[in-house]
Amino acid sequence: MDQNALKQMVGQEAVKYVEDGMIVGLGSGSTVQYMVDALGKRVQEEQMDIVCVATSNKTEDQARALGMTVKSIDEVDQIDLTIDGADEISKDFNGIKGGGAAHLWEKIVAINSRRNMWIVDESKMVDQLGAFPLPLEVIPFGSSHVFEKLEQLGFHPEFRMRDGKHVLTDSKNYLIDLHLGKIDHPETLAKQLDSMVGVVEHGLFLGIVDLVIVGTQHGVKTVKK
Ligand SMILES: O=C[C@H](O)[C@H](O)[C@H](O)COP(=O)(O)O
Repeated sequence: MDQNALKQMVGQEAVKYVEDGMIVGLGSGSTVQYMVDALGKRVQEEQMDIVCVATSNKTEDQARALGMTVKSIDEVDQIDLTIDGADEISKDFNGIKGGGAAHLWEKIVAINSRRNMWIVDESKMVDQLGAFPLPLEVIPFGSSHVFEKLEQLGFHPEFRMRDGKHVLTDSKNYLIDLHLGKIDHPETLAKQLDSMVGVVEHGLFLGIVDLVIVGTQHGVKTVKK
């Protein structure tokens, strides 16, 4: 099975956890795209009554196109279950997200969810976080100074660019990826980044996920916290 087949497999597995009447958080990214397709199919076939909260404009557009009801996070009290992808997950259930520039909205939705599930193919499961560049969403104003500070700290920052222009998040901010190689102390790093003025949010998701569904060559593996 190739990576896309694994992503599709976990996407289809994840929607089995969605129950009628739920408020469901929809993550972002290529794995989630398969999940949203599968959820749209279930909602239609089973006439399910669910409300979705999306973590990116792209996911929202997809869900609406499939006929699902989408509300903004500010229109709901709490989300029952959020299903999202991840870029890396370590054995202690910490993760890196934001490879698709959506980690700010994803984190806001995640912390307002009763349960969080991540769906990944097995290549995302790692012993230690950090091989995947850690995304930061930064305010454009003063971002070159934030960049310099990150360089001085030895974090090997790189602005995320496409065709010579800054990649913009859905909140119209810039992205800086930190090429750390490995992250020995995620909690310490998270606190340090949280305290930097101009950094809106980093892609470290610590202690957030409850359940991980991993697509392997031998089928789906479910790992509970
Ligand atoms: O910003 C994007 C999100 O955090 C994604 O969930 C993450 O990058 C994983 O995406 P994919 O399923 O495309 O690998």
